[in-house]
Amino acid sequence: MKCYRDGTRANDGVSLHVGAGEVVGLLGHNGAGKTTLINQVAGLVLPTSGSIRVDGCDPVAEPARVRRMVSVMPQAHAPLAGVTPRQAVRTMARIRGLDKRTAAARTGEVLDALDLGEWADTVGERLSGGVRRLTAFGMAAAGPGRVVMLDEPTNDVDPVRRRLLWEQIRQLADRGCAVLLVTHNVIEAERSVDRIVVLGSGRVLAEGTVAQLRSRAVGELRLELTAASPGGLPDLPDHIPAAGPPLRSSRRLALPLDSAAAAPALAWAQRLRDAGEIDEFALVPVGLEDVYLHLSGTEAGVGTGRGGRREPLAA
Ligand SMILES: Nc1ncnc2c1ncn2[C@@H]1O[C@H](COP(=O)(O)OP(=O)(O)OP(=O)(O)O)[C@@H](O)[C@H]1O
Repeated sequence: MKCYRDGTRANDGVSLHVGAGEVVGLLGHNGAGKTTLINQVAGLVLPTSGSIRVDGCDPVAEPARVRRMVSVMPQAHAPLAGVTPRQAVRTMARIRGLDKRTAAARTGEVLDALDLGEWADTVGERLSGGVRRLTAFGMAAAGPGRVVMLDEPTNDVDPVRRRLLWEQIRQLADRGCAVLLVTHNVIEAERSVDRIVVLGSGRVLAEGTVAQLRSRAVGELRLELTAASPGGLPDLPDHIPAAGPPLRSSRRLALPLDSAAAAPALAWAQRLRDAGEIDEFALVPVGLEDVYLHLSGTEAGVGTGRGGRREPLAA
């Protein structure tokens, strides 16, 4: 548990384990306590109560030892003024104990893997946010500790390099690191992590493999409709049973359905499109994002629309 001096309880009763070779994704709304948790594991924030072990070591009792075992990519941009990505990554690799030649080789490898060659020798002031973010990842990954913690590593990164980045994250685990990463990108996490922990207001709301969490989804399918004009979405007809509460915004409607309702739902959507009431529709399998929104909505309370994303239909 962590209670800051001003009384803010950032997390409480959180219990989680990350094993060697595993990538665990930490999801949760803004202020859920994710960064605090990472900083506690790294020994940067003292827990108010409870215990943490990094390969058997206590970050409170042995902070220096734990810091040697842990690599952290912080949420804030790395300070790169006057420093190039190559220099920054190589310096971190040296600090982590790699000899000069190995550090240089590993730096080149990481920068190439992230397709950063073009900017490898450009000073920090001239780098884009995404390149800085990737450089920070390189700094954590060049000579990784046994535990690697990444706080929102994919922010600002373009889709092509995000894919490269996820490959590198996977490789860290394949080399035996325990990887704990914070992300708001639920869809990418679904594809790339082994286990997910969902935090809400400092507590674990759900934990498990992607498949385990997905099995908690409401319905098997989701029918998505986009209205031709704002506010122009009709209600679901009575003969189509919804599997749970729909999500609605002014132009979009997402309806959870069981597979038995797929055929009538598609026929209804087709009729709406033929009549010009909707622009488009899609029937998609439910995913982790649906589970996440459901959990967040449950935790936030119906109608609070945490993050401005969830507005249960008042029908
Ligand atoms: N140094 C601090 N002093 C007091 N409160 C803090 C401090 N740092 C964080 N908090 C509070 O603790 C709670 C958890 O913050 P934290 O940064 O851990 O959340 P987070 O899940 O990482 O959020 P985000 O997704 O927005 O980065 C929030 O209410 C935050 O305002």
